[in-house]
Amino acid sequence: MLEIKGLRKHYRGGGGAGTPALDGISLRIAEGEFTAVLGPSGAGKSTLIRCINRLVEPDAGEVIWNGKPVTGSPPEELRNIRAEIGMVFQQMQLLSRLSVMTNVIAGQFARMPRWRSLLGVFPAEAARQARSALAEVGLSGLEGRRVDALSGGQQQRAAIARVIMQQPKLLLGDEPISSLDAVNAERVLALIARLHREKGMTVVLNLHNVAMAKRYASRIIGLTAGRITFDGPPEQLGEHELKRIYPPDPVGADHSL
Ligand SMILES: Nc1ncnc2c1ncn2[C@@H]1O[C@H](COP(=O)(O)OP(=O)(O)OP(=O)(O)O)[C@@H](O)[C@H]1O
Repeated sequence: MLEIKGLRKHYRGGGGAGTPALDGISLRIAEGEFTAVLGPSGAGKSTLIRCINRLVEPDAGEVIWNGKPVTGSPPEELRNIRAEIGMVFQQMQLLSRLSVMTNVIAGQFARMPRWRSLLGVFPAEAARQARSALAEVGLSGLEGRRVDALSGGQQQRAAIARVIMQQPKLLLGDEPISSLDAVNAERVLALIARLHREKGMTVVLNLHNVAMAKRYASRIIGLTAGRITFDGPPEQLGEHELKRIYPPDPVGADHSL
C-alpha cells in the first residue's frame, strides 16, 4: 500500500511563484493497482511522482510505503526503500556511455554490496538475469552496445529491462512513453502491463495520452493545478470529467482522445 497524506510542494524561485506545484494531495494506492496520472502541462504530475521516492523533497505531508515512512527516513533507510521502487523516466535515465549490459545490471545495485557496483564486479548470476531481461524486452544481442548508440525506443526498453532486473514492488513512471513513436509507446506500455500482471507490481505512471491511460490503467487520477480533480476507474472518465481535468486553455491543447 502506498499512502500519500497532505503532500505539498511549492518550488521557490523560477517561474510559477504564486501557485504550489502540489496543493495538499492525499491518496491511497493499493498493492497491485495500475494507476495513471493525467493532467495538463504544469499540473504537478512529475512533482507528485518524484515526491513519492523523494527525488523531489516535499515541503509538507507524508509518503508511506508498506507502512514505512519514506518522508523523513534517514539516507540508509531511504536507500532500502528505493530498492523496492523502480523508476522509468521520459529520457536520460541510463548511463549513456556505458554498455546496455552494465545499465541493466545496475538495476540490482541497491541490493548489491557497494564495492561490487563501484568496481563493476558482478556475479555471473546477475549477468545471466540481465541477458534474460534483455531477451524479454527484445534487445538480445545488444548487450555490449553503448546506450547512446541505441534508438529512443531501444533505450526505453533497456530501462524496462533494468526494472525487470531490479524487481521492484512499486514502479513509478514519469511520462515513460512521451518521447516514443506510437509503435514503441505501445510496446513499452505493454511491457509494463506485463510486469504488473505477472509480477503483481504496483504501477503509477504519468501519461499524456488519455486513450492509452484508459486502455492500460485500472485507476485514473486527474491532477489539475496541484489538486486531484478526478479519481476513479477508466470507465468513469468521460467528456465531462476530462473537461474538469483539462480546463479549456487558449492554446487548445490536443489531449489525444
Ligand atoms: N525545479 C523547479 N523549479 C521551479 N518550478 C518548478 C520546478 N519543477 C517544476 N516546477 C513548476 O511546478 C509546476 C508543476 O510542474 P510539474 O513538472 O510537476 O508538472 P507536470 O504536470 O509534470 O508538467 P508536464 O506535463 O509539462 O511535464 C509547474 O508550474 C512548474 O513550472
